[in-house]
Amino acid sequence: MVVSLNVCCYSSPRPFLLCKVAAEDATFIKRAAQLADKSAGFTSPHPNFGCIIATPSGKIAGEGFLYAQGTKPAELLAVEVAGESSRGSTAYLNMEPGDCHGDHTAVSALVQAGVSRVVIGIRHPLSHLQGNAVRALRSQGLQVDVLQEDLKSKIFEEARKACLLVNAPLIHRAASRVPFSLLKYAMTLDGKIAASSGHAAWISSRESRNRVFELRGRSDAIIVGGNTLRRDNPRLTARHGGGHMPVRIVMTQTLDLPEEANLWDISDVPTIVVTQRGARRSFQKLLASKGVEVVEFDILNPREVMEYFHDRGYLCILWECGGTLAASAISAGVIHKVFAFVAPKIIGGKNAPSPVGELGMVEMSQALDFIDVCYEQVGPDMLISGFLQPIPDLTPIIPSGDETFAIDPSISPYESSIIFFYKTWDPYGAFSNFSPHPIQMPDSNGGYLMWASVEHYYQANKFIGVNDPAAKDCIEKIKSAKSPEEAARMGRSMQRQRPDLVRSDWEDVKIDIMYKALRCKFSIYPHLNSMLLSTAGSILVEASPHDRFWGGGREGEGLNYLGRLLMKLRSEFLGESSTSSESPCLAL
Ligand SMILES: NC(=O)C1=CN([C@@H]2O[C@H](COP(=O)(O)OP(=O)(O)OC[C@H]3O[C@@H](n4cnc5c(N)ncnc54)[C@H](OP(=O)(O)O)[C@@H]3O)[C@@H](O)[C@H]2O)C=CC1
Ligand SMILES: Nc1c(N[C@@H]2O[C@H](COP(=O)(O)O)[C@@H](O)[C@H]2O)[nH]c(=O)[nH]c1=O
Repeated sequence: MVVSLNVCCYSSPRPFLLCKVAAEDATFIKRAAQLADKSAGFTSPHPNFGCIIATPSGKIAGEGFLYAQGTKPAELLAVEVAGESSRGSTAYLNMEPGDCHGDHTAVSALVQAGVSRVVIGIRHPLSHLQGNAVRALRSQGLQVDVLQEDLKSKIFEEARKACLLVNAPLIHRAASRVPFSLLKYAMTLDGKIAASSGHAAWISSRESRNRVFELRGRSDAIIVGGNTLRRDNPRLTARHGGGHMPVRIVMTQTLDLPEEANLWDISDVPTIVVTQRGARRSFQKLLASKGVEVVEFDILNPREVMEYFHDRGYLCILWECGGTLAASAISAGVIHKVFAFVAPKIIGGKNAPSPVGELGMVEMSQALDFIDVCYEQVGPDMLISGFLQPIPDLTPIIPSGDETFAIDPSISPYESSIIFFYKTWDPYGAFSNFSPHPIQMPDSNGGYLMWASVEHYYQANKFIGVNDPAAKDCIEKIKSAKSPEEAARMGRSMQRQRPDLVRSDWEDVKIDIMYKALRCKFSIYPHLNSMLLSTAGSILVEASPHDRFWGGGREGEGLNYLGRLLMKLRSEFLGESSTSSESPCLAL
């Protein structure tokens, strides 16, 4: 049996029509995300919102996007354009609105305009706002469909991705507690960001540099290191005529900077210098007299600096430094995305600087891989961009509507209490895979084998079916591990050291294997079964700060698959009520 947590909700006798509706929903959500992107830079630190109003015949009647923070919501703008056509229409929103109280909010605009259905790309990523607008709209009688919760099908994956991308800075910021950081550089085809002399004007073309102005316009601040300031005397302004001007930040330990510099001219945009506590106090005074703000740090490193700017409300930072500071920022884990402009030029030079300095890596296997890589030609240059860190999923611990409603149709996933479990001595610690409850599972010979815990069984299954004596040996060792911790340690380290011994379908089957083991555990121990059923109505979260797949993660960024499986089991047990079910294991 394959456990699927993703059920297509368009399962009806008229699949063709429903597919058409789904395709339309996906197209309009993508359009809403495109619209939302128009305001990037202006709305910071608020999300980018776009809204489409579509008539029942599938025609766009109105569109709107949030122009800047404090201006009319996208939804209000869209229904104003649509006018009477809003009645009975469907509204498409890239993101759940954050405001739902008052007369001029997204929610009241949609309700008053008579919209009957709302399709939402992603939930609001901030936990205190998440679910509020969905609930408010539903309580007013509107049908609300959230992608991949209420509308589940492959067709929505791309649309949801577009929604995640358009607010990636906010989502990253919410998850990592630092602003979203983008490292941008221009390099020659031989990987240099300047000549050996340090001269760098210009590597990339005019078209590419115009593109950089746009990137600056989408950012709250541009940051460079002391050396780039000394060498280039940059202005770091957005000169594309877009309106929004980012703050300039200089990071310098020595504060050994020139008395005259373009960045000290703050008539158009402020400059902030961040430095080591106590550095060149007289120079600090000089900067202050020019109106440049100086902020001292006890420890000047990219993480501390980014945490500071997070607390000042910054959403998105563009790093335009050289390789020294870039390496330091990457090592500190604060860079989320990279934009590399590659110019078809060769400058050579043994000592010519490169975009990223020392990272301490010695083998290619340590290289950082990019996610969602894009290639684009800009003038004569090639722009390669990609994420260094995946966009976190901030809503994973919430079970699907199906799961929750199966338990108690009156509760909303966003109103339910959450039961956390992790260590076996916690009140609900018996839910952990490490709890000392042996299970008896079918083996390949048609018999049954006893496993000391769910964890033993799960870890050993990584190597089952692999035709190698080392894999068989590994299974035996895990099976006789003295504790679940030891079984986990063995399974994980063997998986890392000998990936060739792991069954090729492991990623596809691991949820199913865990499900079967849990089903056995909660079938054969009546007190565990009662404990599970007693949690009906609550969300179960494995509070593992390290495990982002089975657990909820440190900040709720984990996928919580263990919690989800337990909730699925709970709803199945409740559904089965008195009728006994066939279990994949023997009663002990
Ligand atoms: N082509 C391109 O896209 C770009 C090219 N360049 C070129 O790169 C060269 C400069 O490169 P580079 O020297 O690497 O310049 P950086 O911009 O990386 O500046 C390095 C300086 O940053 C400061 N700093 C503060 N804190 C830290 C920290 N924790 N870790 C590292 N540095 C810190 C120090 O300043 P201090 O010494 O003041 O204490 C350090 O000397 C120039 O030739 C410039 O033209 C620069 C940017 C982009
Ligand atoms: N050399 C180089 C870049 N260099 C970056 O741009 C800064 C100069 O910005 P400004 O003074 O505002 O024009 C400089 O200090 C460095 O950060 N950028 C690019 O897109 N392409 C290039 O070839």
